[in-house]
Amino acid sequence: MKKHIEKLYGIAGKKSRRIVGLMSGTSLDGLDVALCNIENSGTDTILKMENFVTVPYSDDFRNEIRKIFAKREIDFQQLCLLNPYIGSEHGKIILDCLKQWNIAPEEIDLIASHGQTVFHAPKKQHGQSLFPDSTLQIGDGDHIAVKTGIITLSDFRQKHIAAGGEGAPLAVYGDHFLFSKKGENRILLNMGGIANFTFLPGNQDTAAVFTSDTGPGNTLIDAYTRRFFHKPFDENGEIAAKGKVNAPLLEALKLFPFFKQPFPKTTGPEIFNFDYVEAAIQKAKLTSLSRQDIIATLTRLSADTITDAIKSVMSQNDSYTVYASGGGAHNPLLMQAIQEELNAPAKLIDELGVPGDAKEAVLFAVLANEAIAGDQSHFGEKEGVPGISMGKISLPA
Ligand SMILES: Nc1ncnc2c1ncn2[C@@H]1O[C@H](COP(=O)(O)OP(=O)(O)OP(=O)(O)O)[C@@H](O)[C@H]1O
Ligand SMILES: CC(=O)N[C@H]1[C@@H]2OC[C@@H](O2)[C@@H](O)[C@@H]1O[C@H](C)C(=O)O
Repeated sequence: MKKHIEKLYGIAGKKSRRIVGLMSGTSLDGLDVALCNIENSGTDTILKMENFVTVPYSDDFRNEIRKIFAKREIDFQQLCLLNPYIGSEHGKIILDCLKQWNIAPEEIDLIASHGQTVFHAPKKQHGQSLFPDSTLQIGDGDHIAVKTGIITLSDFRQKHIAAGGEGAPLAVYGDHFLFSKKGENRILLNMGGIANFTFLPGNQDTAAVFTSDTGPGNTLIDAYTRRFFHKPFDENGEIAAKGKVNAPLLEALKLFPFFKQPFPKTTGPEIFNFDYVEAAIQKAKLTSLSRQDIIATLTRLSADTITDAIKSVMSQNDSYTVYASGGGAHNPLLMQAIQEELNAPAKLIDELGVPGDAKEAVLFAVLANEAIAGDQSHFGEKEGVPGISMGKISLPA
């Protein structure tokens, strides 16, 4: 509709935009909502985060998603129902947040909605030559736009695949725009359900910017803690601290082909789930291992595979600083193991002005800002970072 296109054009030309970034990740803990004020674009981006909250999902909501989440066989109707349902629930959550913050929806320029990933199948994982890399996020943007009356960008990952990526990690773009620093090699490490990192070279050569998933962050620890300790996660690594790392189990867990594939690569809970751990336990004939030892070993698996990934792309002589974000940054055992193994300072991204729990939601706001007000960016020919805009536009009427 012409009036919305004109409005969008006006938003593109503004000095700064108020964008609500939304992220609901693989941990299914809740919806991260970050209200951002973003000036300029690309490497000139100036971000002010005005507000942030994680709105926890109810058990019922989470259970509805779990019925299909990362499963190869599902009730197709459930998938169909969830697509508008998640969109409209996310829309409601935004309206509630704005109300609490005393902000009228008319004061917001854009919503940037990641949606809920329900299945991720990169070609290296599905192995079927006929089909491309593939990923599916639901919670349709039209429902958010109509419910809130705010122009909404969503479904960011398909363009990445169309342009030769695996649909993830997308954090790399915002990481580069917001956190590149001349003179300091930076590793931005996000430990959510799945862990990933961005390398930002201190010489600011965009062709050297690099990103990849590394494997499990918290997803396996969560799955085991849920099943055997009836808690959503191992708070502050307290269960793991009571156990001992079991070397044969650690070895069996590392045998999975994903860890042998070259970087960059991506993955998800389709692979890294409870059954994966059970299979390794059976294989290593360790069925009497204590549950604390298992969680200690899973924590070490995350730390080891993260540090192996970082070491494999950094030259031995390079010095760098790690800036951690995501829920795993709250786990002292993970943080300590990473710092010791890398022999590099491991700080929190909060030191760079963005709270670690808010970072991914902020980065989707930055991606929306780029799509509407940015210029083409270039990251060289390296796999995984095509120079494209992302996000589909939903108009409110
Ligand atoms: N205090 C804490 N101690 C240990 N772990 C924690 C703590 N707080 C959060 N976590 C972990 O962080 C997880 C949530 O992290 P986060 O919200 O970054 O993941 P996500 O965004 O859903 O995942 P992804 O980035 O893979 O999409 C929790 O499930 C839990 O495992
Ligand atoms: C398909 C998908 O949703 N992947 C997520 C997931 O969670 C972490 C890791 O795996 C990362 O690749 C990605 O999310 C972040 C936000 C990204 O794209 O950078």
